[in-house]
Amino acid sequence: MIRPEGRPVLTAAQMRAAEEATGESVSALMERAGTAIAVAVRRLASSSEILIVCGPGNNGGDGYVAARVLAERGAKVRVAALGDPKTDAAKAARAGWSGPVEAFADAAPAPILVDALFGTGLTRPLDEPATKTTNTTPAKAGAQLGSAIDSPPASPIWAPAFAGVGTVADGRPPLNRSPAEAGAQLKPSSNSARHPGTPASARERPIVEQLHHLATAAHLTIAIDLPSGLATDTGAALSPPPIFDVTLALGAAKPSHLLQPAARYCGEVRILDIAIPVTSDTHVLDRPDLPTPGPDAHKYTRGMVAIIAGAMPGASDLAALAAMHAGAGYVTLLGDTSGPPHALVRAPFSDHALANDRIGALVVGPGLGRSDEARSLLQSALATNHPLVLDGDALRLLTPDRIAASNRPAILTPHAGEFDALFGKSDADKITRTRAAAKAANAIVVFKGADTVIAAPDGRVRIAPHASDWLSTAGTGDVLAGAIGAMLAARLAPFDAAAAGVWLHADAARRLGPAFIADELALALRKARASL
Ligand SMILES: NC(=O)C1=CN([C@@H]2O[C@H](COP(=O)(O)OP(=O)(O)OC[C@H]3O[C@@H](n4cnc5c(N)ncnc54)[C@H](O)[C@@H]3O)[C@@H](O)[C@H]2O)[C@@H](O)CC1
Ligand SMILES: Nc1ncnc2c1ncn2[C@@H]1O[C@H](COP(=O)(O)OP(=O)(O)O)[C@@H](O)[C@H]1O
Ligand SMILES: [K+]
Repeated sequence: MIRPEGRPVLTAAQMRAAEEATGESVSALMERAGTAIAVAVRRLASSSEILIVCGPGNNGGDGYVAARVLAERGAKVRVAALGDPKTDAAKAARAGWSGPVEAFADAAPAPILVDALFGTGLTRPLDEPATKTTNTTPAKAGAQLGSAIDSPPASPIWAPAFAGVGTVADGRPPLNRSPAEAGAQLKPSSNSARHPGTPASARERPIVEQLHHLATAAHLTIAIDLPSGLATDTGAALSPPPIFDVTLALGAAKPSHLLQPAARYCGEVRILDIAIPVTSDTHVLDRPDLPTPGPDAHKYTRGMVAIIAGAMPGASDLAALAAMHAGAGYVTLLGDTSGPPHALVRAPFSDHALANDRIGALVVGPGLGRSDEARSLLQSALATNHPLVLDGDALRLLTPDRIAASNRPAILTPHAGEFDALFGKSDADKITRTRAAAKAANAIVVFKGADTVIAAPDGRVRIAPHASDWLSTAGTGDVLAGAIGAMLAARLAPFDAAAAGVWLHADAARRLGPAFIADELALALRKARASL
């Protein structure tokens, strides 16, 4: 089980291509995957009873292999299936399992739940027919659901109604919802309502609802490749699954292990090495390798950061504090500000002060405002040659073309509102959008959020694993801009500077626990830096 940091991220198609490029049969790969899953599950499950739920595709095939290997090694394991296997490899894997196969809908819970229903092949919400029609009678609905798994129904689990039950209507995640709460939100009564006189029973449970039921009753939930119900590439929760404790990603991380809302259903993500060579221009953000000052260091070799103060000086103060605690040698705040810390060099704004060629990074935007005065300050910043960190209001006053024309290293740190305003709204996934934005502005783009994506104009991408939801407090973005400024001034390549700043920011947040404020976050960067 490998931690995902620093590892390549592959889409479903890229993973399939990597799989094919090995020249090995699907069965051989499945045998390796299933064995690796069995070893990992055994380690996590100890001696508890394990229930493996298997779907009709190769994800289910992995589940059958894992069940066989676990049983061979003495584990207590049960298998429940959602219909018959459909692929040749999954059929062979099913044939290799000599124990009983329970119907998924009837399966009783076990302390350990292993979800091998669907992986990278899921293309539509669970419990949704392949082709939607209207005015469907319950009998027809059952037939359609059978076709949804491209396999004849193996048991009467398909007969009852399916539509809409157990899904969150607007597709949004149930924020911070425990599996138990998630299960409680489901509405088994809607089945009874559609079938008057029929008591709600396990036999009637649609897929999503039964999965929630089994997860709620389990002590430990483990998803194979992805929790069933998540899209692989976009971060979409097609059918919100239970929140899993652990997700075992096969061969490589996939975008939905990192992108929200999907990522929050995955729990701890661990990669299982199944000896498939994988490469990608997208990676999970990794701990940076930052130098500590040597005996020849002085304040300018550590890096000089200049920050332009504007209408809201608190924001630029936070950026300055962050730059200092991220390790900059000299931080100057240009504008009309006052107060501690004494190590911060506060100076009135002037083009002369800005012309200092020792400035290694110029941070503009935190608290800048959008007045004519703000525009003029921004204009002065663009008239220099300093590498730029553009945040907040600066992003509201510029266009991608103008940033591209500024012709020097630049790092943009938009949150979702600023991103939409600068680059336009789109339904594309966050990785695609950030990559396109970096190209358009010829700059590094740090698209912030609970799933921060960093992209370079050459197509490289880093995705930050989720840090802390407590970052959702005013001023934390200013802290990030300052931290990135410190990295840029230290002469890191702009893409690496952005990545290092995001990492330090996330690590500082994790260290602080709940309900911190941005001032504390800036101070905690010191501990994050010290841990490297
Ligand atoms: N990538 C790799 O290196 C390897 C992948 N393997 C496994 O193969 C999985 C992918 O297998 P598949 O491509 O067969 O895909 P899945 O096992 O994820 O299932 C896809 C099947 O379900 C059907 N389906 C899709 N959406 C549905 C829905 N909403 N309701 C009902 N049925 C639906 C599809 O038509 C297809 O038949 C991976 O996640 C992984 O577990 C391993 O077996 C071998 C190695
Ligand atoms: N739920 C969350 N989980 C993790 N990080 C978050 C979350 N919400 C916000 N963040 C992070 O917190 C920071 C917020 O920045 P921003 O929205 O610019 O705030 P402000 O303008 O108040 O400083 C960003 O670095 C963002 O990635
Ligand atoms: K799964």
